[in-house]
Amino acid sequence: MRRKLAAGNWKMNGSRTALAEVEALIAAHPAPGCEMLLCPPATLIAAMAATAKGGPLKVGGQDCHHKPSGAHTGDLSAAMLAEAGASHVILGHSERRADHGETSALVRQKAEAAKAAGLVAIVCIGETEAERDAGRELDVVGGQLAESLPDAATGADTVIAYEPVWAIGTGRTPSEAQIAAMHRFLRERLVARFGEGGEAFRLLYGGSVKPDNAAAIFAIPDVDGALVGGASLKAGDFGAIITALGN
Ligand SMILES: O=C[C@H](O)COP(=O)(O)O
Repeated sequence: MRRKLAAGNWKMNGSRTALAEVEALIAAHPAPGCEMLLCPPATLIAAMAATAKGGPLKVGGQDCHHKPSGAHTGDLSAAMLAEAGASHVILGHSERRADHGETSALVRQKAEAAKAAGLVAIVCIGETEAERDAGRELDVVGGQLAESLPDAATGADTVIAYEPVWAIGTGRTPSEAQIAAMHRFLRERLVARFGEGGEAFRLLYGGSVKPDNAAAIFAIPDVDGALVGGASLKAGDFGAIITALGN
C-alpha cells in the first residue's frame, strides 16, 4: 500500500517569518492521514526542522550536488541537507533543468547521492507544452524517467513527480484523462523495469494543484499525492490539500 504524500516546494520564497505558517500547519494537522512534507530554501531547512520538532511534518531540500564534498562553490551535498534536518530532496525540477541545464543523467547521479545520504529523492519529470502539442509527451517523459532513475532505486527511497512544465505556476492543469494516461504509463514503465517493485514507487502530480482542484486530482488512479508550489506557502491552502489527500 503506497502512503499518500503531500509535498510542498517553496522554491525561492519564504523567510523566517514564514515559519509562522509552518506552526499553523502543524497545529491544524497533528496527525495527518498522509505524509506531509515542505521543502523550503536551504537556508530555512534547519529552522523548519526545529519547528517541526520530529513530528509529522517532514522537511526536504530542493536540490543537492551529485558529489559528497569538494570544490563546488555554492553547492550543498545530500549529507549536508540531511545534517540540517532534511529527510527528502527534490531533484531534477524543470526549473533546475531549464535554469541550470540539468540533464537526466545528472539527476540520476544526484539521486544516487541522495540515496547514499539516506534521503528520499523526489525525481521530477514532465513535458513542455510544445512537446505535448507535438504528441511527444510519452516519449519525453518516458525518456526522463528511464534516464533519471538509478538502477538501485526503490519505492522506499524514490518518489516520482510528474509535472507538465506548462502547468507549473500557470493555473492550467491537464485534463483528468491526461493525468490518468500519464500516470498509468509511468506505472507500466516502472513495473517493466523494476518488476513487482515498480508498484511501490509513489507517483505525485504537480502543476497548479490548489484547494479547489485537489480532490478531483487525487481521485485519479495512480495519483499518490502532489508536489505543490504556490499553494504550499500558506498553511490554509496547503492544509486544504492535505485534507483532500487523506486527513
Ligand atoms: O514543485 C512544484 C511545482 O513546480 C508546481 O508549482 P505550482 O503548484 O506553483 O504550479
